[in-house]
Amino acid sequence: MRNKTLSDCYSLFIRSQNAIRHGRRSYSTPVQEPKPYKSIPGLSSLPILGPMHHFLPIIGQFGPKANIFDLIGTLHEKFGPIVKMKGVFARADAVILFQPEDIDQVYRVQEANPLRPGFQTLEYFREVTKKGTLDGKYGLTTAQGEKWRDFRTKVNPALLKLKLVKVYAPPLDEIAQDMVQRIKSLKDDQIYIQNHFDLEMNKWSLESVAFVALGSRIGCLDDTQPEDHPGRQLMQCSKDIIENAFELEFLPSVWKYISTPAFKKIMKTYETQWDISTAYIEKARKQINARGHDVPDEEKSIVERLLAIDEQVAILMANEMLMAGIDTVSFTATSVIYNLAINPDKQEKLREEIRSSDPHKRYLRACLKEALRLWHVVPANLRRTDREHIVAGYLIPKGVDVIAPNEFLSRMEKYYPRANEFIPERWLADKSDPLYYGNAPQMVTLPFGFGIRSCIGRRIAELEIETLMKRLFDEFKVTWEGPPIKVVNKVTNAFAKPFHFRFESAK
Ligand code: HEM
Repeated sequence: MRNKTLSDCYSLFIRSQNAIRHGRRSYSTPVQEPKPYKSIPGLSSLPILGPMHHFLPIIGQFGPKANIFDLIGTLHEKFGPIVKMKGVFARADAVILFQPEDIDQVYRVQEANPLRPGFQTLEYFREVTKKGTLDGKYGLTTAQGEKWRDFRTKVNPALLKLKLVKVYAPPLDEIAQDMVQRIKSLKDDQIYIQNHFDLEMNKWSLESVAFVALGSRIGCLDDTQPEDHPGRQLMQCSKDIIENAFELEFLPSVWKYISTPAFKKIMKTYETQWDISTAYIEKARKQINARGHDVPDEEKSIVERLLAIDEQVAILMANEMLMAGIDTVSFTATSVIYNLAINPDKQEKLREEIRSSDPHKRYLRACLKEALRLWHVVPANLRRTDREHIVAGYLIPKGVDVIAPNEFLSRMEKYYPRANEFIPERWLADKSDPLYYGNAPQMVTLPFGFGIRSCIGRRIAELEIETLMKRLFDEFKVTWEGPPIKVVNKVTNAFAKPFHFRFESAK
């Protein structure tokens, strides 16, 4: 006998409930079956192209969309609370859910085994190119199921169970001060700032996350380093990964069959990043061994804790942090600066708090939360179904990417009054205030993802950003002198040039 599917069980359940309600034991009552998967509204699909033709200029019904936010909004308007997109080039189908309770239903049930496909090229690099060197370990972003759970269980204590502030506040503050000095020396060259502010922010975020991941300063904020210095090479790696990953991971690509130039480039980049991480981790190991292990536990760094598991885990985790902790942090920090630049009253309020003796910088934390609500770095979260689900009356089979369009939902007036305004106060308001953030369901705003597979670097990111903001707004009055900033989608959200920031002394 074939195994019962979820829809069979659901039908039986409905029948039995109806029978009980009507005092009968028979299963003959007509039941409301879930609607079939194929009837979920959405875009029609062509062989190979999938639904892409809808976004072609002139002939497509939607035309090219500037960013994912606009695309999601258009789909919601046309199709309603559940929308299907056929997969392109053997990629999985996607279903977008617009009701927080529907997202909750899928994401919570999947929690035992949260599947989130990562970069397929990185998976290839780790599983094929590095086969034999990794001893069955696959990292966090690329692994699924047992392999993911095993790795995450190993590294969670090293990253999450330490007094981050005690170990990292002083070095991150030193990096923030260097960054402020750098802005001081560059700020009068308006053309440079307009065209390179994103690059400068990336240098700061790489320098910060590298200190955590590799255990050393790597000199990204120092222009005197030669071209082949590891800091500059890692900077280049991060840029090359973003540029090539979009083409290889999100657009139809034939790299699985033919080794394309973009594929060769990304493999070389992963190799360079791997070699540099290995060299730094080796250096850290020698330094720790020379110092000896007899130090209080709360003084041990993340690298030391990871090395205590084993060296491969430390290298893999360093790679993960270098992949996931640069653009995400620089984008969010830029968002905080921009939102405060266009809201001078809120910037003044923050400056007062920064300069006050109150150690709890609650307004600063609220500014960060509000910036993250307005622009999620990752505009949507994703889980691939590992079983059938019945959602919004439809059957969703196994192997479908269920998308939670969190950035779009976080800008809906029904969840956040004055949703498009930057109002940090909503994160401090009490329950009686209509602005109170808690009026929005939990699944609406998820900038760091959900549950046991959520961002492992969250606290590191928050500490890095808050440390920079304290130094920056103490030093400068920041204004924005130009049209509103624009968000474009690369692998994650990114800001488009030019950057019309002006930095004046606030002292
Ligand atoms: C503001 C900055 C950041 C944002 C908004 C962010 C956001 C996210 C999101 C949305 C996810 C997916 C979570 C899910 O599927 O539920 C994620 C995963 C991840 N993030 Fe971050 N992230 C940030 C910074 C960082 C940093 C600094 C690091 C490293 C130090 C990092 C490392 C990771 C890793 C390794 C994962 C994969 C976790 C897993 O699959 O178990 N992130 N992040």
